Amino acid sequence: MALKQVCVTYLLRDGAEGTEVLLGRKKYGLGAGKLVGLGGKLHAGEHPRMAAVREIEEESGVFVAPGELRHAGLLTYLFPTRIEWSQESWVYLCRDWVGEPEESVELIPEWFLVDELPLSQMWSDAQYWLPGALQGSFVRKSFIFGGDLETAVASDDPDVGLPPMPPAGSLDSPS
Ligand SMILES: COc1nc(N)nc2c1ncn2[C@H]1C[C@H](O)[C@@H](COP(=O)(O)OP(=O)(O)OP(=O)(O)O)O1
Repeated sequence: MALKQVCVTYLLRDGAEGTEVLLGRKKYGLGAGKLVGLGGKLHAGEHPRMAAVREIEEESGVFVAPGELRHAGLLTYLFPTRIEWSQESWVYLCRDWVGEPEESVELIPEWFLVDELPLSQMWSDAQYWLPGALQGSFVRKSFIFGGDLETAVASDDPDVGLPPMPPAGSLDSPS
């Protein structure tokens, strides 16, 4: 099964108390109420980097040149109880843009210190990779979400402390 492709970008800036990251409170749809990075689904045939440029503008009103995006990771999310939610997420970081982030139809933007991420208000996988990614480590991990469609319950990376992924193929729908 080809996974749905999505992108997410974290804008970073230097604040008085340290590096800050822009998150947005999702106003509706999947993940409503959560704090998320700027992003969304790739359009058909769209390069993930160009999708990130488009989503940043749609969700925050700021303009980013494609070359200012640093590819920081690729994440796989599997939802065995809601297969259509499964997705592959291209992660970018950006330190240079034009404009001031503003509230959009989808998100209410807010800056947070990278050292004080509001992880309890984010998708549950964030705790396992986002702090490292924001510090500059490239992240390539897979997560399985449980029946609550909220909680990451397994990962292919033993270092995150979750149970291992089941064997390849065992999550496929019966034919
Ligand atoms: C840690 O961050 C995230 N973890 C997980 N597991 N999923 C995330 C995270 N941040 C965003 N997401 C998901 C949620 C959605 O599947 C997509 C984004 O969806 P959205 O509906 O905002 O996508 P758009 O393309 O903007 O939607 P429309 O095309 O319907 O406007 O990423």
